[in-house]
Amino acid sequence: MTKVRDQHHEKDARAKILSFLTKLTEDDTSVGLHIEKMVQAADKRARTGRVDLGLRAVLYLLETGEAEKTYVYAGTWEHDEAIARAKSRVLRVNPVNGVAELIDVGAPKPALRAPQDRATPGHPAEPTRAPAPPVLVEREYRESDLVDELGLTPQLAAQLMAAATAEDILQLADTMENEWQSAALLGLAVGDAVHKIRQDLGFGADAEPENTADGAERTEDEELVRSLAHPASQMQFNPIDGADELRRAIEGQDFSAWRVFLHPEQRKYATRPYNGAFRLSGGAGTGKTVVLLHRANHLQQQNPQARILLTTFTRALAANLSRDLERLNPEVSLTDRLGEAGVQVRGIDALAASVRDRAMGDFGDIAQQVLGHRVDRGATYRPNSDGWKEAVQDVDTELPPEILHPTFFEAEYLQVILPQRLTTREAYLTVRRPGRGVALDRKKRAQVWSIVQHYRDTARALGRLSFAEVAEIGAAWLERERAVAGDGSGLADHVLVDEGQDLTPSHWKLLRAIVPVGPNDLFIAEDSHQRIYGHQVILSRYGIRIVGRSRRLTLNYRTTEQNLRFALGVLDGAEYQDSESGEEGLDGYRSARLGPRPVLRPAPTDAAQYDQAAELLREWDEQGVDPGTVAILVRTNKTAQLVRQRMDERGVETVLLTAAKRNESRPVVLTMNTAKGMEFSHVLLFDVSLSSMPLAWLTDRLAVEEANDLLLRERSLLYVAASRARDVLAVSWKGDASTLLSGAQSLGELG
Ligand SMILES: Nc1ncnc2c1ncn2[C@@H]1O[C@H](COP(=O)(O)OP(=O)(O)OP(=O)(O)O)[C@@H](O)[C@H]1O
Repeated sequence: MTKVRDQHHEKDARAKILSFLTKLTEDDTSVGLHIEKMVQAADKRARTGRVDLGLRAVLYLLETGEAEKTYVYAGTWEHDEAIARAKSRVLRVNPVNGVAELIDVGAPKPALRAPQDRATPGHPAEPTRAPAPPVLVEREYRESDLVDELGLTPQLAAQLMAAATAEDILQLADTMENEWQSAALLGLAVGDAVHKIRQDLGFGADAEPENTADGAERTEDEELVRSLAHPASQMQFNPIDGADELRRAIEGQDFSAWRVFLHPEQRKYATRPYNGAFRLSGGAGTGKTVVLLHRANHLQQQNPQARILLTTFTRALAANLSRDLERLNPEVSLTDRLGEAGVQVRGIDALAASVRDRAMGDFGDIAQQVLGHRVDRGATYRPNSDGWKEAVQDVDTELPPEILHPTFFEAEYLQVILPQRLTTREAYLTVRRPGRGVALDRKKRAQVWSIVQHYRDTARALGRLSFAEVAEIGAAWLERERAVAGDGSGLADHVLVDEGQDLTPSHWKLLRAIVPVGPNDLFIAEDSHQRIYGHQVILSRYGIRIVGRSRRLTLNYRTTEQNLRFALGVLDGAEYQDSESGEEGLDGYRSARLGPRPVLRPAPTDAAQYDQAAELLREWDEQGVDPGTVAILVRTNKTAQLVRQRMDERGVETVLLTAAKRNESRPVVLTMNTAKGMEFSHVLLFDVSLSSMPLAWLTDRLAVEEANDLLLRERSLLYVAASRARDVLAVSWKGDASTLLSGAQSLGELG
């Protein structure tokens, strides 16, 4: 049985479809199924089957041997529509690119829709006022390239040549019946060259012989079965083995597509072996996490004995990864112990803590090498930012204010002092400080060290350790263990990292110490535009050499093109570096869906902004939006509490969320930081005002280099927040809008 990417059915219909398909897999002659061959159908393989009184499934039967049957399930529709589809659609192998596709041989060519008709399912059509300026198509291809190189039909090629704007092409992409066609059109819309589209979709990569093993020519049905295995076919058709897999594929609906239908590029990165560390970058919502989950699963299936570590920035995100890995494969073998066969899923700091537990008494001794003093077993953990404010205040120095700043010290410690394991003033006086903008002469260094020493002495007296210190000491201990054992096998065979852009040098050193250099050692998913915590890290400094093994995903699966453009508008004008010190671009990002433009809601006063937010939440509720998929995102914890309270006063129930965990039936209020890695159907970015973002006090009295980096992170934070919305995005502010919105504002509309 092969399943086609599903349409969206109600729960009740889904149960019936599941029961129908389950019976079909068991015995296709079962009477209740009413499998009927279509008379006068364009494709002799077309069949329909009875799902219930009103609904029929459309199927294609492929016979590849005496008893071998494959059903391709095309979908379920109301009776008449199903019959019409079964008669008019041909399942065929595209003669140019070898992809399996359903072609409507009876249909008139799809017309471009008027802008007011455009909307995502379940959402009102986009109002027409203030249209965004059209992006004219810059064509570097001929009509014949579209047909002969991509395999598009001549009619479609002609329509594409007639399209004046990228928006027109996106509209067409939205009407395609086959996923590969949509993906190709999205590529054209964002200016990809034809050869790039061919490469992305895996056209021409198939080196399999034309004939079967015994040299016989393949039958048409055999050709079809073979083409169904093409990675671009598998964006739409996927083999389903057994009832459990069928249930998971059907019941999950929207959220299950990622489990079954990967983009050819996603599939490639999930399965391809690499000769060393690999870096997968990609904008928000491009499926980096999905690739990591598939890859972890794939590596385990390749070798059930493999020790696989999947890690991310927080404990809550790790819990989500673990849940999704089990959804992907309920039989996945998870482990809680580092060094054991199976997949271990851990937040990076929890991982460091587990290394500490493993080191037991040795941990204190190794701390001596890293911090210059032993650490008691009872020491408690604290955030990396804690303790600096006091240290700066307690020690008398002549340092200028821009250096005498907790933010400067935290960065200096995390980027220079801790990863280089400096324990003496003398060592610090001469050390190289790569990546640090603020220059320090010898005198200043000596004074900086006196503050660092005070920070360490106080921490020791109070029995405190920062998370980064735990990671660094853990790394040092593992390095020593490996040197003593001399077998170089490490504690994991494969390490997969999500949210890599936020890890500190000591985190990377810990991971490097856990997994030895070798094939498929490290697979890192990251997006430097989403760096909201740490500083820019150059991985090669910590023994992680990517050397050209770096690729980027560009197709956004989460959100609409309109929301994506808005989110990218937030990044306008800022420059970003990746972890190899190359400039990270935004070229080619695209989304597979269209929707309404983001709504902008300025308000004159605080009270008016709260009133508007309450009104918007009510509006969404009246439109039937599931309240559990609605979120209000704010800059600070304090505002989150206030919003919850003010909504309450206005009779709108919300829940405060303090970690990336969600199982709510009411709208949630959370900070933009907490929203990292999450997604919601409807999002309100609340109070993106000139007075609130960037937070003014953040950069107060800070050296210009540090201030610039903090501003970049504020911009990234707003990008993270704006890219959480799947369907509808709204932004409100009081008085003047934040300057961070200046590149995005024209892409929304007042509402
Ligand atoms: N091939 C796919 N088919 C359908 N949906 C997909 C596919 N790949 C990813 N998605 C969906 O797109 C959304 C974003 O995916 P994911 O969280 O993996 O992206 P990401 O790149 O890690 O995002 P972010 O960086 O913003 O955290 C999810 O809802 C996921 O289920």
